[in-house]
Amino acid sequence: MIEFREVQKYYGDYHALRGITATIRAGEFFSLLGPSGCGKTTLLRTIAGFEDISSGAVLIDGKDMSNVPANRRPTNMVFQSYAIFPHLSVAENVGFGLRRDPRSKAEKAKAVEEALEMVGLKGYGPRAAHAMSGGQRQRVALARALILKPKVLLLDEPMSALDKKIREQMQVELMKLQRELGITFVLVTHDQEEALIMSDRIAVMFDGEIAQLADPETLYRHPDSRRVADFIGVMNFLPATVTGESGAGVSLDVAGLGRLDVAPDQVAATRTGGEPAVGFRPETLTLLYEGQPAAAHEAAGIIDEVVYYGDMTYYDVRLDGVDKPVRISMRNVFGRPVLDVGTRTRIGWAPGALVLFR
Ligand SMILES: Nc1ncnc2c1ncn2[C@@H]1O[C@H](COP(=O)(O)OP(=O)(O)OP(=O)(O)O)[C@@H](O)[C@H]1O
Repeated sequence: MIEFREVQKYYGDYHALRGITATIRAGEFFSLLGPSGCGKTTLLRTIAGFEDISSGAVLIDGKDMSNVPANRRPTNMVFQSYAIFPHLSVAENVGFGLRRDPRSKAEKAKAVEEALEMVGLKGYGPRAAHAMSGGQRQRVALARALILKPKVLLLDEPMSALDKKIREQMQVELMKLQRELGITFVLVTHDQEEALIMSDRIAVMFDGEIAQLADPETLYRHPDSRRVADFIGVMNFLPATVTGESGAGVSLDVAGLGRLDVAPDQVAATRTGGEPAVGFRPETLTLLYEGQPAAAHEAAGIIDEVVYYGDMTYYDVRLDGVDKPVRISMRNVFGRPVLDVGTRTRIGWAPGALVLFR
């Protein structure tokens, strides 16, 4: 649906996009995720035609967009700040893009009502836009974009100004809507959780480049680099020494865990040349309670910090022989006590959950 070919963008001397090559499939929910300033908004704007590129090409539906102005592209954008007109009614806002549409007044009114229904605002048409809440305004903006039936909907941090509850609600609704409509959605966000929840695929960007493009589970479980691993969720790292290597995998001596082997698909794709380390997510380790049977692989340590979340508890555990604690997440179970700081504990771990970075 959308193809970036070696897209470069300079703002004066500043190299904002450094050769982006990627494809966004028709009908997918695609996210551009990265820290502030990594170029994700710039890349989104090149799809819309709001930003000229310095070299390379952006294609939509196989057609080069270089000479196609923004208003001729099959795209529509929903912005971060709810760019709606406060002095107009909700219906007037939603129907704004139909001003030059040759359809009759009644037909346009019907289209407005349908768009409002799509975003859960059926019957809100006559209300004053300024009297709507933040979440409702964002829905009005969404309806205004959808009424034009774009092939691609571009969303620039549309939920960042909403409070947590409403944001989570909107995330689910947006996902449902995208599935129902089958339109390609491209979302810009710096919120990794939001990207993981909503996307079919995610491009993680740093410094004007795509560091990894994959589905959420692959990004989470098999990050290509330490930087991606660090950006998405929590990843523990333990220093490792490579003691042997063959086609069957890499043998390691890992601080706190001892000797172990990892399979080739557990080795991160990007070599950074730094000190080797194994990474693992907090939920891949288990605290073993007193009396629990031995796990296939165990380590021991002391609980350094306890963070209680109600449904879960995070434990920071100092493994024997390792200075920096590792974070372990445990789902709280009725009847099982939360352990205290200072408790000596055993930990079970699975070699298959480790990723080697080097
Ligand atoms: N019009 C411009 N002129 C000069 N530099 C710009 C311009 N627009 C963006 N930049 C710079 O390009 C880089 C990428 O900006 P961009 O807005 O794409 O980042 P972003 O990843 O979307 O960040 P944020 O989440 O903060 O919006 C930034 O360093 C920014 O300062």
